[in-house]
Amino acid sequence: MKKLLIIGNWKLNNNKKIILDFCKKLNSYLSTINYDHHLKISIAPPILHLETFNLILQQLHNNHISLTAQNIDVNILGSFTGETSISMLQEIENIKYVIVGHSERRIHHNETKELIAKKFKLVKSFKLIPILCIGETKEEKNANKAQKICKEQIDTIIQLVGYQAFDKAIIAYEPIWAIGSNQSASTNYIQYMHQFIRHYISRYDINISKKLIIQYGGSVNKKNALEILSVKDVNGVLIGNSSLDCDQFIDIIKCTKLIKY
Ligand SMILES: O=C(CO)COP(=O)(O)O
Repeated sequence: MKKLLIIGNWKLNNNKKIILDFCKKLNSYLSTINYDHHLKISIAPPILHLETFNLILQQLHNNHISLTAQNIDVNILGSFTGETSISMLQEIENIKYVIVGHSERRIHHNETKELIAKKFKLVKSFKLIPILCIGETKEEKNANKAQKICKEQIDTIIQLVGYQAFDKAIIAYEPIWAIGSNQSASTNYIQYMHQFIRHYISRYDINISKKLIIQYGGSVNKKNALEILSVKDVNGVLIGNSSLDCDQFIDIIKCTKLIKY
């Protein structure tokens, strides 16, 4: 049975009232099912709401939902107005994962591969789990460069931290052209890219590559989740829009029960 990690990336959405309703509903759904430990569920709310989310989870005596941070600064402390550091995040009890290198940060905040590698290293050194987002643009895909781009994004991490960095780390393959487009990549294409990523890591260490969690992200919804999660080298999904609505998020979780191994 493969492990599955389902994460809702809320980006810049939702407020305290929605968080409360969402947590109650999700928690009560999870407490009614026979919870499968091969399945992990996490939510990445805006950083400002992580503490609220955490308090609600504690009040609900939750032990099924963890928290993910959408980003961190590359500095731990100092004069960096407006930033949040990994040491501050580490104080929040339910935090488990930190997203690094999301394409929206690469594009809108000019994050370079080198900066992302430094953030990745920082997350590992604070014993949290980095989720490295990689993926190509439409133009790069059309020019047959998708694998080259993903390889380069992985290589920058390996150069700074070593291939061992991918032990207990996660890669989220998120083709930029599929994000927010309502059109996910085809299952054949997802397998083609995920297999490439796993194979690439296996050239360094076969055991790390076998255990590596590779999530897919890009227009996952309740209609396509089952077929995407059933793809051989998919170990979970990173969901944007469809994770904002708790009912739809629960429907996606329900798909995991239907996967045939
Ligand atoms: O960017 C994503 C998750 O990180 C995917 O977003 P959508 O699910 O809205 O396409």
